[in-house]
This record gives sequence, C-alpha cells and structure tokens, in this order.
Amino acid sequence: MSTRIAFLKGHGTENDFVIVPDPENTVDLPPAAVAALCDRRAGIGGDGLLHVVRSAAHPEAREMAAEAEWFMDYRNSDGSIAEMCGNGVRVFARYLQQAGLVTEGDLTVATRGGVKSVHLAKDGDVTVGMGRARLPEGEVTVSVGERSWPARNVNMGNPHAVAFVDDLAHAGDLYSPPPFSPAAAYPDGVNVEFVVDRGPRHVALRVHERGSGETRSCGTGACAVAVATARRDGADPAVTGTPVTYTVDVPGGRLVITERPDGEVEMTGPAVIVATGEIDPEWLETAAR
Ligand SMILES: N[C@@H](CCC[C@H](N)C(=O)O)C(=O)O
Repeated sequence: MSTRIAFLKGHGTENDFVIVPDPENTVDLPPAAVAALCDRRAGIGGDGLLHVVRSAAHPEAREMAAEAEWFMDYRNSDGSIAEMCGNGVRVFARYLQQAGLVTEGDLTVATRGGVKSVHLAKDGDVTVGMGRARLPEGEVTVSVGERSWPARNVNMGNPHAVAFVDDLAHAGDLYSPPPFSPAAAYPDGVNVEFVVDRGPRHVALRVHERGSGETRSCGTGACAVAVATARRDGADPAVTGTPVTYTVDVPGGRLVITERPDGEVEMTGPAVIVATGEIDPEWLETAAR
C-alpha cells in the first residue's frame, strides 16, 4: 500500500487552501489531482492548493534557493497555475511557523512572482511585501449581464481588472467569469474585482478569481484595488513621497494595504491553519483520472 500524504487546511480572510507539505517534491500533483483535492463535495475543498516545496527541490524555484528556502507552488482550484497568491503567501508562512520550519519575525518565500518578504507579527497578523504594481495602459471593459464598466488593468504579478461599481450586488452571482474586452488585454485570463467606496481610504470588493470562481477574498486583488483606487483618488506615493494606506473589506474579512513611495505594496492580514489530516493516495489516484 502506498504512503498516505499529509495535508493541512488553512485560510486567509476565508480564501481557503489545501496545504500539501512536500519538502523534496516527491508528491505528483497534476491538475486533475489538484482539482479533486479542492473539490468542496468530493474532496477536501479549497479555493486553491499550496504545495510546500524546498526551492532547491523544484525546477521553477532553484534559482531562488539562495534567497528563499521555501517555494510556494500555488495552484488554483481548477488545477491551473498562477504566478502569485497574496492570501496564500500569508497562510504558507503561518504553516512554516507552526511546523517549526521558521520562527516568528522575518522570512522570505519564493513564488512564481519572485521572492516575497514576509513578517509574522506577534499579534498574529502577517505582512507581505507584494512588490510593485504594474499599470498597463489601455482601456478595458468588464461586463455582467446588461451592465458594463471601465476597468483598470493592474498587474500584481498576476493580472487584475478593477471595476468601480455603485453596488456590489451589480456583480451578480459571479458563477462564471465576467466577460472582458479587448481580449488582448488579458491573453491568460484575469481576476476581476468589483469595488465600492466605504469611506475615506476605505473600500469593499467582490472578486471573481481566474481558475477558482468567486472567492471570499483575494490578496493580490486587494492590492490591485488599493493601487487602482489611489490613482482614481489622485494619490500616487511616487509623486508625493508619502505612503498611502487603504482598508480593503472583502467578504471574508479585512486587509490593509500600503503603497510606499518606492512603489512597494505591503499587505497585512490574518492567516489561520484549521486542520491537519492525511490523503488516501488510492483515492487521489482514482479521483484524478
Ligand atoms: N487568491 C489569490 C490569487 C490566486 C491566483 C489567481 N486566481 C490567479 O489565477 O491569478 C490571492 O489571494 O492573491
């Protein structure tokens, strides 16, 4: 009989993940296996999967091994690969801490979007240096039913379309990806955020994630929203020399995002491990067929 595979379940502002610790990269996780594990009825359930691998043991991360011991091999719930996951990095760091692989304080995590700096605070919050936002030029439109909105194209390592709406209910049921145009703006698909104002430097969002559907939170999405809202509000820390902080409410909680004058975007929020268990490898093999 083959060995059972350890897993954990965790979430960050209710963006939830199956975590598979696999330091030497020996667990085979093809897209169908990831989709089976993330299935909320027939599997464990999650918006995505965090495969925890030593950077030195993963071909996509070897070059980052000197800077970051651990690689977050992130997958969406449909099995697709994404460059970055902001809530995922916080949960990944919490796992490393609880497993005794790192101590509280500062650490680095390798991701497909580069090496990220993480701070595990004593109060339980986790802060991640998310890098700089890129704001590609060009008009983008997103639609839901009869309504459509201009959207800001923001890249946080992964692609986002940020649309300001009058009412979050206008985003509808978000069962399927909101259509966007022009198609050339997002050749690899896009995460779409719908945003309303809540007060000064305070917004709320709903999100449809590429590869996962509507989720209760998206960390990269919250960063994209903070930067798009700052520009809409005429705030650019690179010009004023003053950091700008936004509170971003998501259906699953609250994230605080600061953009600094050097362009670096920092995200702070919670990260929780809720369960541990074992995956039956025979089930996984069958389920992934
Ligand atoms: N939930 C994540 C984003 C995960 C990746 C995204 N679905 C994509 O395909 O780009 C976050 O917290 O950032």
